[in-house]
Amino acid sequence: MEAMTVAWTVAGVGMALVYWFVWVMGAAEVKGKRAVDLKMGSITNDKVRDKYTQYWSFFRRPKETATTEASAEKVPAFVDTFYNLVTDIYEWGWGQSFHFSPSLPGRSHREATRVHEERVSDLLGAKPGHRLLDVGCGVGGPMRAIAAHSGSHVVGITINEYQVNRARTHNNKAGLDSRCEVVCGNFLSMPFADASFDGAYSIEATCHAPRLQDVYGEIFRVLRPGGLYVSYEWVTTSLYRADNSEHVDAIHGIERGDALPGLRRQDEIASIAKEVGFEVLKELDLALPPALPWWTRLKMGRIAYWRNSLVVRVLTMLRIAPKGVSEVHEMLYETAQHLTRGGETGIFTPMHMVLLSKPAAATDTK
Ligand SMILES: C=C(CC[C@@H](C)[C@H]1CC[C@H]2C3=CC[C@H]4[C@H](C)[C@@H](O)CC[C@]4(C)[C@H]3CC[C@]12C)C(C)C
Ligand SMILES: C[S@@+](CC[C@H](N)C(=O)[O-])C[C@H]1O[C@@H](n2cnc3c(N)ncnc32)[C@H](O)[C@@H]1O
Repeated sequence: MEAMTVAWTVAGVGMALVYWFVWVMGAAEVKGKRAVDLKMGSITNDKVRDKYTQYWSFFRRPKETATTEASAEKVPAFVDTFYNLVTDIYEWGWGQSFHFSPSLPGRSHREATRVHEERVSDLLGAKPGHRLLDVGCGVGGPMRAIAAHSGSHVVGITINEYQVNRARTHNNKAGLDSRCEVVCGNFLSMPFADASFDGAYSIEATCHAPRLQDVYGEIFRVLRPGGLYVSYEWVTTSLYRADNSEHVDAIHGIERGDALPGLRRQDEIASIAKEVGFEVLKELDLALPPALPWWTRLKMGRIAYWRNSLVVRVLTMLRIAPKGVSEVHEMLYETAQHLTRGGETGIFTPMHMVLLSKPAAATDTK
């Protein structure tokens, strides 16, 4: 009898612990994604580890992936693999907007994120009747914020099919599916007609392009003359020193853990924009003071990372999450350290903002 009581107590405590790990500790940053729902995009469970290994070795020397034509061509496919591996972890641990934003005193991360997104909408002068393009839309956090804030119609494009499905589900839940469309495609060769958008924006997405000219050229083509384009670019700043090994390590870590074929320099962005025909109306690093640090959100998450890593391990042991998820989670943890270092030293910014205009037809050089 006593043995039975002990056994039932142990079983009960065990069940409670599993429940606590999975449903309480593993709860989503933003309701909607739980640790038990961690999938690896469209990769089947048995292929996760292999895909991760292939991804990790492809981006071993990130800069080289952009400079040789053969590997530059493979970048979009590896970026797709990357987003299969990380999309659910991002949603679970960060929310539906896959970008940074300056911290705002006394305001939550969610509010700061929203303000950063609405700024794009305001810079574009977006309004009802406008058709906007979201270049590299992720699961659509910014798209929904901008459609709701401006009343405009937004079409998003992402290379990752799994994100398309997630974004459509979220659009539907938010009651915005009549004004938010999502298309699966490559932003280096977009399935849209010339001059078919009134405005365009990209939030922390064009950094995945091996050559910025290619994606900017495509955006220029699909914008109507007189249309505006806003981009938040990931770049190294003038504080970066190629002869400082700490700087080199941090930037290499950012590139490898974020599927980037080599970060560009801040001073390259405007000249590339001009090269494809844009006029540069504004250029500003939104991370500079008086803005508060964007990386504090990463730093404050130390305990959460430890908790998440435990949850991921337990779920893998219980075979609820596929093998390989722990490795991907570990990679993201390391990447977060590099990003924090990049922010603290000021050698890197994820929010170099450019506001560009496609000249009116008469002066159009393209
Ligand atoms: C623009 C890009 C992505 C930027 C960020 C949204 C992501 C960069 C690093 C990510 C994360 C790092 C640590 C993860 C943590 C270990 C995990 O427990 C929960 C999720 C993280 C916080 C995750 C969330 C998204 C990032 C901050 C790139 C790809 C161009
Ligand atoms: C870091 S996420 C940012 C997503 C979104 N802008 C946001 O802020 O939530 C980068 C996005 O760019 C997309 N992307 C990267 N390379 C792409 C390509 N060649 N074509 C289309 N989308 C691409 C990814 O699929 C992903 O959706």
